[in-house]
Amino acid sequence: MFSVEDTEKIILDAIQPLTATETVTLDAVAGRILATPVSSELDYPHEDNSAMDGYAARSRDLSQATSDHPVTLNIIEEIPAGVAPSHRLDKGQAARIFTGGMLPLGADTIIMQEETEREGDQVKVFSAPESGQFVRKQGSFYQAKQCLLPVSIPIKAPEIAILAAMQCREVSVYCRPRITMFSSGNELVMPNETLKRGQLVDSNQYALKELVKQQGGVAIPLGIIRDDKEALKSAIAQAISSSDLVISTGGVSVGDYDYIESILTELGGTIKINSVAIKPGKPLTFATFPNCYYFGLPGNPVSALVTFWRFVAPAIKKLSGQTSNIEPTFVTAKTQQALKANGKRETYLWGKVSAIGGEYQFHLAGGSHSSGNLINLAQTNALAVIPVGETQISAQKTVTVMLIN
Ligand SMILES: Nc1nc2c(c(=O)[nH]1)N[C@H]1C(S)=C(S)[C@@H](COP(=O)(O)OP(=O)(O)OC[C@H]3O[C@@H](n4cnc5c(N)ncnc54)[C@H](O)[C@@H]3O)O[C@H]1N2
Ligand code: MOO
Ligand SMILES: [Mg+2]
Repeated sequence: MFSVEDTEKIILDAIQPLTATETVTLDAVAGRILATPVSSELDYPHEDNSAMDGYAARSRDLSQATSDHPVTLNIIEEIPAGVAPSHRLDKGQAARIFTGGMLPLGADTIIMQEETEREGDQVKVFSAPESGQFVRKQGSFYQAKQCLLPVSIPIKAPEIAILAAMQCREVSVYCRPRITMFSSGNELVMPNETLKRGQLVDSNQYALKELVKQQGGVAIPLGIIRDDKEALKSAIAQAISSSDLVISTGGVSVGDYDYIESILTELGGTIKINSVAIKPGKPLTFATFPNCYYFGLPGNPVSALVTFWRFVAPAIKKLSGQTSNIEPTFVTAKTQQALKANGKRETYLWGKVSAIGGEYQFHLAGGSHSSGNLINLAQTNALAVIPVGETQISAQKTVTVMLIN
């Protein structure tokens, strides 16, 4: 049995990022991973412009301005945002300007409207501004041709705004990994089927489809496969030949119908992991094929989710070409309830973490923490981690907490 730490390392060491790339437009770039660094031909700001509504002026004309002895300037034009100025400021002149308006030649400072008094075509200024005050200088935020966005980062709303602002209308991204998933089990039915005695609805596949999409993978759900070795074998053979990664749930423990590991071996896979000191999730199975990776997650609904969050999500990130922020995020929190574990496996207990008064607090979900109980997972956002060797963390003590969404 491998420790959680060793398991994470074995999995991440085995995963080689996909190298295929494609070009996508701005509208389709959300959630994708950049395959080449992006730069722009534009400076940002594109020109010197004003950060305030007020007046553009020459600071040297105003060096003697005080509240008792204001300096009066002649207004020669008005410059709203989007309109290029048509005059150069000479001695004693100002231009009415609005936020985002381009600085006229000759101007080197902006005086806020609130600090002036307007009289017809003139404006009184009551203090001496510094040169450069409220001026957003051309290229001061970004200089053309420098690296704008580095390779291997996920594109989210801020990056989309940056690409749009800098007219990078098409970018090269890594192709999304194709991730096939299925549930194994004779007891499983679809949510719309009438339940016979002893049957259970396949909930795992619904959760996994969503989680795979959240990680940027293309989810290819195969549905439910019976615990029939030949049926399973042909489904798995087909899945590994047509996807980058396969995720199944169920059939990885020691029961008579738990066929996954033997099938993976028969199909030529290398079993890297088949047992982990984690609760829930002990029989997690991970295998590699020449062009595909395989995660056999335990069938219990919480075990499937916990092992996905802990091991599969980082693997998908690495496979997708991401190079940083791959591992889950852990924070230290004060637990509001006592947490119990058996001390033998690293134990993950689900609940809710919130930031209160400058510290994280962890609230354990009420009800059973059985790996068969998915009901009290609702509205949770964190897993408290109790290390091997510890059987209890008292209320108000600190605990490491893994964020799950
Ligand atoms: N003798 C032992 N028995 C078990 C051990 C063990 O070490 N020795 N390990 C237990 C642990 S821990 C886990 S976790 C489970 C893992 O079981 P499998 O991965 O083999 O999964 P199944 O046997 O197929 O099912 C287990 C459980 O989960 C339900 N299930 C399965 N698939 C789904 C699904 N798609 N949606 C919802 N629920 C599902 C299934 O009905 C079973 O109740 O093994 C323990 N046993
Ligand atoms: O390790 Mo299992 O996932 O507890 O039921
Ligand atoms: Mg089983």
